[in-house]
Amino acid sequence: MLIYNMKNLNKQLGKKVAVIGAAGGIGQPLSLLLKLNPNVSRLSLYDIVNTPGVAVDLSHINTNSNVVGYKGQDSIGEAITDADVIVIPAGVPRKPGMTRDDLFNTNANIVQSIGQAIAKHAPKAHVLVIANPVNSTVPIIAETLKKAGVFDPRRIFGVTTLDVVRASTFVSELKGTDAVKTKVTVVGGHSGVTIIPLLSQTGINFTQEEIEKLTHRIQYGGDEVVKAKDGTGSATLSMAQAGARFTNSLLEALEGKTGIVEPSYVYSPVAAKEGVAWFSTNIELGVNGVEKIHPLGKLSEYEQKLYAEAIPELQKNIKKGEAHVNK
Ligand SMILES: NC(=O)C1=CN([C@@H]2O[C@H](COP(=O)(O)OP(=O)(O)OC[C@H]3O[C@@H](n4cnc5c(N)ncnc54)[C@H](O)[C@@H]3O)[C@@H](O)[C@H]2O)C=CC1
Ligand SMILES: O=C([O-])CC(=O)C(=O)O
Repeated sequence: MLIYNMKNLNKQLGKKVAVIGAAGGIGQPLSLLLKLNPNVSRLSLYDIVNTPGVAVDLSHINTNSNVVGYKGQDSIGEAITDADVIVIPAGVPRKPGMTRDDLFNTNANIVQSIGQAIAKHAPKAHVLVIANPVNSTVPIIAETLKKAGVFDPRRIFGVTTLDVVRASTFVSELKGTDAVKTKVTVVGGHSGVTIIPLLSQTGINFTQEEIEKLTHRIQYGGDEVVKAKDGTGSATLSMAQAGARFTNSLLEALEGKTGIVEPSYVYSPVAAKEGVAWFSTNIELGVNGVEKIHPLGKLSEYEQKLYAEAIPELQKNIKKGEAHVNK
């Protein structure tokens, strides 16, 4: 008699990662990087358009994972069933002159419907939200999962990795340091004044003028790309790398590797006294997702001012996301 032990079978099958919005500007290079990642065994690509082509193309790469493409809303359930990790770069990007919040009206509904599908078909998955405005789309996913009774704060992540990727690059360009080794903690949210680089914690000496210029560049790095792309979109390639980095860190942690720290916008006590439930700081990842949330550490006077400026904007963005689901 053949008895299937699903637990062992799943272990043999390895980790399943689903990309929602896989045919898009971020989705395609992100899926490529995940196809190259030995920690991914099953890659499930979902979009409302073009996924079969992307999936067949990637499936010819000789790495040990299988790729399946799913197109159209009827197939999202199958695409995400059994997924360990679901990454969401679905939704419209900015054009010059827009803020991330200007994307809310379109992307809130997209993200909410994806959240409903996750609640139904993959309530135990770890959900990585890339779709903007992250400050609001993450609470939308959370409220949607809460409504369905499957909310686990350890498994929802706003992807803010690109902010630290940029911060490392911009600091190393200015100071001539190794970009790979230059680490900058960035906390808060993922838009304008809510992005708070903690340059005082880098151990590098900056003048006040350098601090102010760098802070502005890190806060508005996304705008540099939007402007350069001149109406054709926002960051896709650097975002794909940042998203692949975060996904890989989480997969390693899920496999039991300890001491893995990445920044992420998560359900957090750090700014709770200000009435801000979602906040990005460095977090330690573990087998259940969020393992430990790092505190802010010591802030300079300038950083305290940035923090004070970020709080009301975060309060507003979070409330807007929650209200969208609970209206
Ligand atoms: N968190 C971050 O640091 C960053 C976030 N973003 C955000 O990522 C999102 C995607 O950006 P791009 O890839 O450049 O946009 P894109 O327009 O190139 O791709 C979006 C993809 O989402 C798909 N899509 C739309 N509705 C969908 C649905 N209901 N279900 C599944 N797929 C759906 C589209 O068909 C398209 O293929 C934007 O909201 C953008 O603002 C972009 C860069 C950095
Ligand atoms: O700027 C945008 O709209 C896309 C984004 O979030 C980023 O590049 O950080």
